[in-house]
This record gives sequence, C-alpha cells and structure tokens, in this order.
Amino acid sequence: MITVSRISKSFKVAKRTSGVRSAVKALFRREYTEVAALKDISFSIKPGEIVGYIGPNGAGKSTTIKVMSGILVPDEGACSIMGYTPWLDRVAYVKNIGVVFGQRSQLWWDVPVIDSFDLLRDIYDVRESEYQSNVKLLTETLDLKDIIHTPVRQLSLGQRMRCEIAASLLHSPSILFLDEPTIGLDAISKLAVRKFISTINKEKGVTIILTTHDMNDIEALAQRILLIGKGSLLYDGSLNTLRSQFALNSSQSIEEIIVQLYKEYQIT
Ligand SMILES: Nc1ncnc2c1ncn2[C@@H]1O[C@H](COP(=O)(O)OP(=O)(O)OP(=O)(O)O)[C@@H](O)[C@H]1O
Repeated sequence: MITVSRISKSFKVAKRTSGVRSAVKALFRREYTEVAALKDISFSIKPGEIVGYIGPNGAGKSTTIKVMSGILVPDEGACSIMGYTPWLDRVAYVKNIGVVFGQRSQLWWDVPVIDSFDLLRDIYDVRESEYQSNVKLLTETLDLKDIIHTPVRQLSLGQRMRCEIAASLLHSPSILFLDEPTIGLDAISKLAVRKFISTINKEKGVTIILTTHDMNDIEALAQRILLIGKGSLLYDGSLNTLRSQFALNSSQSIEEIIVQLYKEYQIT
C-alpha cells in the first residue's frame, strides 16, 4: 500500500549571525547551510497496519509525513502510495488520505466547526449521503454534539483535536497520517483519541501512520515501530522485538528503553 524508497530531503537554511555589521553584510551576500532532514529512507507499510513513527526532536518525522502526504517534494527517491506518487498526483491522491498535524489546524478559525466540515466536503467532493453518514458517525464516536456549532477559536485544545481528527476522515480516506495528535491533551482526551484511532483501524481498516513523543500512544496503538534519528531510519520492528532486543531488565518502561536507544544511536 505504501512504499517509500531511498527518500532524501535537504533544506537550505540562511546562516544568521548576530551584530549589525553581519546583518548589513547579509543584505548583500547571504550564506546558506544545508540541513539534511532525510537521508536515504526506505520502508513499506501494508494495508490495515498502525505504524508508530518515532524519534527525537528534529529527527525528520514531520518531513517524512509531509513527503508522504504530497506537501513536500523530496530531492531524491520514490514514493508510491496506493499507486500514486503523492507530490505528482496531488488532486487525485489527497482523496485517499487524511492528515492531522497536532500543531496546526485544517479548520477555519472563526467559523463553527460544522461550516468547516461543509467546506471540506466541497473541497474533497464528497457525496452528500456519504458525508452525512460520516458526520453522524464521527459526531457520535468523537463526542462532538455539543461543540460542532462552536467557532474553532472558542474550543479547548482537546475539543479542537477531536474536531481535527473528524475533519480528516470526512471523505473516508484509507490512510490516515497523524503527526502528534495527542500533543498537549489531558489524560481523558488522550484516552478518547487513542480509543478512536484503534476503532477506525479495526472497524474501517484505516491504515495509520502515527508520529508521537508519547510512548503510551505507541504502547496502546502501534503494532510496529519505525525509529528515525538524524534523518536515518534506525529500527523497523515490533514493540515486543524492541523490548526483547534492547531492554536491560524486565522492569524497564518503554520510555526508558527508547531513551536508552536514542543514546546508543547517539541521536539526541
Ligand atoms: N522548512 C524547513 N526549513 C528548514 N529546515 C527545516 C524545515 N523543516 C524542517 N527542517 C529541519 O529538518 C530537520 C527535521 O525536521 P522535522 O520537523 O522533520 O523533525 P521532527 O522529527 O518532526 O521533529 P519534532 O519531533 O521536533 O517535531 C530539523 O533539523 C529541522 O530543523
């Protein structure tokens, strides 16, 4: 379903130095450095999998999600998702995927949530009957009844996140990319989001790629882990294998094992 082969992506970043002299000099001759965000990344994902994509800050997780969702074009490599190359066939491709960036919103800030949903229905060209049944199901399962007519700017983070997840599923995508969907949520909201992710995976067969720093999300959801550090893929396997290979003792938490792994690979 998803094949990522030998993807690399660098960003050109302007060098910044302090001081007025340097600032004036930079007006005439700007210097750049290259940040290698992804280095030769390859993996494949089967339909119906929930894959946890983990790694420390700046490892390259969001860049990978952006490449897979067609937002960024890689410098090298190929990616085939449901037969599409994400950055080439964008219009047709996005009908098959849902994307949630925990730190950004796809909802219109000043209008009631349901108006954003209606706009997304038009953008994705969703059939009315399919749209109505999805709104009903998502309203029930994500408990949106009391907030769906509220403008997004008046929602709490947890309420907004439930709406974001609903928004990403209005067009019944087969694949869902979740980039830190539980960031900043309280314990109740985290559990609700986790339960929902698990339900749509089990009941609707949605394939899920989840990036998170919360190892409880990973333990609760991910059957498989991809570990990335400094732009390179370092581990691909199940949580159990990771535990049996890397745990120092049976009382070590998954969080401790992951921290130890980050240190071992020198990626923090
Ligand atoms: N638009 C950009 N311009 C320049 N550099 C970028 C850009 N986007 C990402 N980077 C750099 O690429 C590297 C990988 O960033 P990325 O956002 O993919 O990391 P991440 O694993 O998602 O991190 P985090 O856990 O902190 O969200 C970092 O060094 C980052 O500074």
